[in-house]
Amino acid sequence: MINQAPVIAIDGPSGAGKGTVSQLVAEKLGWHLLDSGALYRLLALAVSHHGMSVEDADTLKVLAEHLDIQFQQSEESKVEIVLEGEIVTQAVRTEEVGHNASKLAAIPEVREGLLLRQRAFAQAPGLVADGRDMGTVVFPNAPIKIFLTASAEERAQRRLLQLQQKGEAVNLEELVQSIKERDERDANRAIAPLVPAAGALVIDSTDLSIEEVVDIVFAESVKAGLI
Ligand SMILES: Nc1ncnc2c1ncn2[C@@H]1O[C@H](COP(=O)(O)OP(=O)(O)OP(=O)(O)O)[C@@H](O)[C@H]1O
Ligand SMILES: Nc1ccn([C@@H]2O[C@H](COP(=O)(O)O)[C@@H](O)[C@H]2O)c(=O)n1
Repeated sequence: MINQAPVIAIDGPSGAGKGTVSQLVAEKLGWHLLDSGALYRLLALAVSHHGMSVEDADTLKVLAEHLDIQFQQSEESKVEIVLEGEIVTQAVRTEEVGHNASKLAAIPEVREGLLLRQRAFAQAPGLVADGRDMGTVVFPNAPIKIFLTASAEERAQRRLLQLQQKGEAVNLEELVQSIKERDERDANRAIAPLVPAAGALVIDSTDLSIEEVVDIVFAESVKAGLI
């Protein structure tokens, strides 16, 4: 048995709504939250800050194992992401960092370096884990596995809105292109590719609201006797 506390694993492509839904489900259940994509993004940011080479896989593994990362609860009950003492909550969310993260994520040593750190999040009373390989690799015994998806066009549209709200100038065509490129790399890499885990419930959220998706995941938790 790898994971001790119950885990709800929510995997899927970029912009499908995993982060939003995971946070709402975790709040509703009073469970912990793992944003595993943030770990890959933080690593990408650290590599860029330190001007490191992405060719040296062994050094990247050590960095992945020991990188100084903190998820701090702020007063407004928001989570601030701190990398080596610097608040990078906004900086990690850019498309560029996501893109660099997905390149690092294809390196086996990087995934090995992050594996135990991710498993350590599985604490009582339970964990909602968001990523690409939560149900397939990190928490294969998770009692609930969700594969949350949506069309690339809908995901790009959502991302456009999200970035515009933050005041970032973005282009829809470029976003669709970037999302498709990242999907392609994540789904076709040799290690831990983005695929639905065996037994995962596939939810296509293209025509669903955030609340409708949360309700489906919550109903699954009730059905599985987790709450
Ligand atoms: N069902 C939905 N309907 C409309 N908008 C949604 C839906 N789900 C999520 N969104 C919005 O889409 C945007 C992207 O969602 P989110 O960041 O949760 O995706 P993600 O799957 O975690 O992406 P990534 O893997 O790149 O971090 C957010 O602005 C969110 O509010
Ligand atoms: N479990 C995971 C989580 C993320 N990745 C890679 O990181 C990139 C950024 O993730 P976001 O969810 O924050 O967008 C993503 O494109 C993946 O390449 C991963 O491999 N495994």
